[in-house]
Amino acid sequence: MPITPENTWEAVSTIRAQAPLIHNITNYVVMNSTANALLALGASPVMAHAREEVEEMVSAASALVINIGTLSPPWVESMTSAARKAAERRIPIVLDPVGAGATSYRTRTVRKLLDAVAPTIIRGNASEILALAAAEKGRTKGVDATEHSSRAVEAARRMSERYGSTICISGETDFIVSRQVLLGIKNGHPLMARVTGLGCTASALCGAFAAVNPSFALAAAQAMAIMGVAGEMAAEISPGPGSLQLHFLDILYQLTEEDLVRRMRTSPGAG
Ligand SMILES: Nc1ncnc2c1ncn2[C@@H]1O[C@H](COP(=O)(O)OP(=O)(O)O)[C@@H](O)[C@H]1O
Ligand SMILES: Cc1ncsc1CCOP(=O)(O)O
Ligand SMILES: [Mg+2]
Repeated sequence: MPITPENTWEAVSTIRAQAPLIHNITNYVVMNSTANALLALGASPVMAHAREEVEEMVSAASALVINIGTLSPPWVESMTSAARKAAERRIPIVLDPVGAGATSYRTRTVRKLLDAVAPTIIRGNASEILALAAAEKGRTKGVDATEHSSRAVEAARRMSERYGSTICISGETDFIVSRQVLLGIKNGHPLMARVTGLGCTASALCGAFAAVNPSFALAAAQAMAIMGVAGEMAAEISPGPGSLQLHFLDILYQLTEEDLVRRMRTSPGAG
């Protein structure tokens, strides 16, 4: 089904009505901001990473979001257990490979996670996706992209073939890549890249949309469209990154179908 403002709004309304529980195993930097974004959207976040509880927590959730931003071996163990349990229970899994390509530990860990359990959606920036697909040696600068998102589309296509996942490459244009779908989303604003954690927020929102929409490529596209529309509306009234962060949450909370109809810019293909 192609993405439209109407089906995107329907998904937002379902999230607001059902408040799906989204289990996040995420990094210290963004725990607060991603929990707030999920709440503003209408979902119900929980952050839980202890090995002792992740299987129980994910079993109660409607989606699992795994984010390796501040990884260490005990966390990776928890991520693997939670992902295995989610797969067994057919709960959608979103993976954010933060900083893949910046260090060999990050790249290696994500590859191991991918081999243990294929995620439903992988959302990263172009450098992270290129590093994972082994198309190029890592050019990730810490957690930031050094490549345009369009450069990672072929790599994403290969990853999607290999793991059966939907791949979302964020950037100036967001690309949604699966075996059947290639879609570009041209919303958003450059100021978004100056706020830490908005990529992680995008991954968390992918979890919320996947929780209510079993068409996962469409769910990822809807999540990225909402990110872009809320981000550009926030940027229009923000003199800098600090107020963008605040306005982003308020606009996500106040978003209307009208906003989507007026602003969503999506196009099939890589153009
Ligand atoms: N130059 C840009 N123009 C428009 N939107 C952008 C731009 N850069 C990033 N974004 C948006 O910011 C959010 C985070 O993306 P990105 O910065 O690529 O993630 P990450 O923080 O993981 O590197 C996404 O919603 C993306 O669409
Ligand atoms: C700065 C930083 N360092 C480790 S995790 C993290 C947050 C990255 O968040 P995002 O990729 O969404 O900007
Ligand atoms: Mg990121």
